[in-house]
Amino acid sequence: MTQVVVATAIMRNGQVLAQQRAFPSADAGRWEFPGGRVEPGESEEAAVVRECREELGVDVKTGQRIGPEVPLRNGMVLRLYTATLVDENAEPVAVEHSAVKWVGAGEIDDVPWLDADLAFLPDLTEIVRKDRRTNP
Ligand SMILES: Nc1nc2c([nH]c(=O)n2[C@H]2C[C@H](O)[C@@H](COP(=O)(O)OP(=O)(O)OP(=O)(O)O)O2)c(=O)[nH]1
Repeated sequence: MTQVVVATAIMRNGQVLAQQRAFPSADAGRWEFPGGRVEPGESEEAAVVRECREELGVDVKTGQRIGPEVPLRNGMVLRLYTATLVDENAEPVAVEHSAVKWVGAGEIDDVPWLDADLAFLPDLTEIVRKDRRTNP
């Protein structure tokens, strides 16, 4: 079976959360979305919630899947889900990463994302723009 890696676009007030990888060295310093491998028997939405708790110490509510399915090495595929914070005043912290930051729609293209994440940026930018209009 194909191994799915979930990535999470946590949105708040027209911004999306990015986190900076600390390892491996080839990826250190690049930015990605919180997430990781879906475990056997686990739903993709449950994996999103688990990974956000582990990596950021926050509870999220998953939304829709956006953008394409991106092939990764070793036959894995990457899928992006939107999410919101259950407690919108909770501040995500970098537990395993170097840093986290909130990125506005106009800044998304300037972030040095991992290569695979570039395929999500057009759909993501559009949805973050809409979020800014509904949650200014
Ligand atoms: N979480 C995440 N992984 C990504 C993104 N883009 C991307 O290419 N990846 C790749 C990096 C890794 O090869 C793979 C999964 O990464 P991971 O290290 O977060 O997964 P994991 O926690 O389940 O891994 P592990 O601790 O079991 O080693 O997906 C992204 O935006 N978020």
